[in-house]
Amino acid sequence: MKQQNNALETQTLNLYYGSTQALIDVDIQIPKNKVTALIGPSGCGKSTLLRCFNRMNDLIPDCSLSGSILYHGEEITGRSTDVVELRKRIGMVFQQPNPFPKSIYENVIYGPKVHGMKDRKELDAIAEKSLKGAAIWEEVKDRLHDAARGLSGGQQQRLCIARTLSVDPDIILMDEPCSALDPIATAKIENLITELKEEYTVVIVTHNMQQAARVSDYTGFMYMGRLIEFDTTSVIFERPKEELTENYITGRFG
Ligand SMILES: Nc1ncnc2c1ncn2[C@@H]1O[C@H](COP(=O)(O)OP(=O)(O)OP(=O)(O)O)[C@@H](O)[C@H]1O
Repeated sequence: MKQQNNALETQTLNLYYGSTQALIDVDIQIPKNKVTALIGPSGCGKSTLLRCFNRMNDLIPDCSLSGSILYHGEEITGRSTDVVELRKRIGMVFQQPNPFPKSIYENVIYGPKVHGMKDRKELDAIAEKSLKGAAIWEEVKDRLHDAARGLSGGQQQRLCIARTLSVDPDIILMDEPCSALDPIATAKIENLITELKEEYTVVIVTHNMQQAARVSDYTGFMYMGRLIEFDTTSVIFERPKEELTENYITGRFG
């Protein structure tokens, strides 16, 4: 079997909200165990593309698409795709930390419990592993049964990352994960993203170009629904090939 180095790939992906086209002929390849950033001005389609990868756009009425989306080489746009399983493998972290109104512990083991795990020892082990993986274990290990919403915003976001890790994903999609956080909490999440790529593939949408430059290995620049340029982050930021990319990263628009 051909070695598959891309975790995700789209081919001629076109997406419509009703009659409005939000993605136009997007061909992108997201390498495994790397951090890929999607950048571009507001409304260019970054979040829409991110949501395609775990079929979150299915939840939006009137949304339709054509073209291919491949997950480790397998088509995932068809009816036969098990979307629940897909979302387990491809987790998502949102702009606003959104812990459930439950304890820290209950938040982390929520996914495994929903998927049928009952054994307390196993759940405890998953909670510890996931919280460690999200670099928040030391801060919460003595108060696992306190309310999650009592944590700071940055801690809540790391808890949400732990909740994503608890169902054993291999890809983590992040939609502006730091935009609601202060600089210290942001730095912790950025460090965490760098650690996560050892085990996971990360795709991050960000408005913050410095953040894209700091955390990502590859960057895609989008503009008006198109992927204008995709390359290593150093090429995109230091010697982009497209004038539009250069204009954007030098702050001439956006
Ligand atoms: N649920 C929706 N229904 C209809 N149109 C939508 C929906 N979500 C996004 N759009 C439209 O699709 C286009 C792309 O939006 P999207 O949110 O993907 O862009 P973005 O680059 O992530 O923007 P931002 O940086 O502002 O979050 C925009 O024109 C937007 O108005």
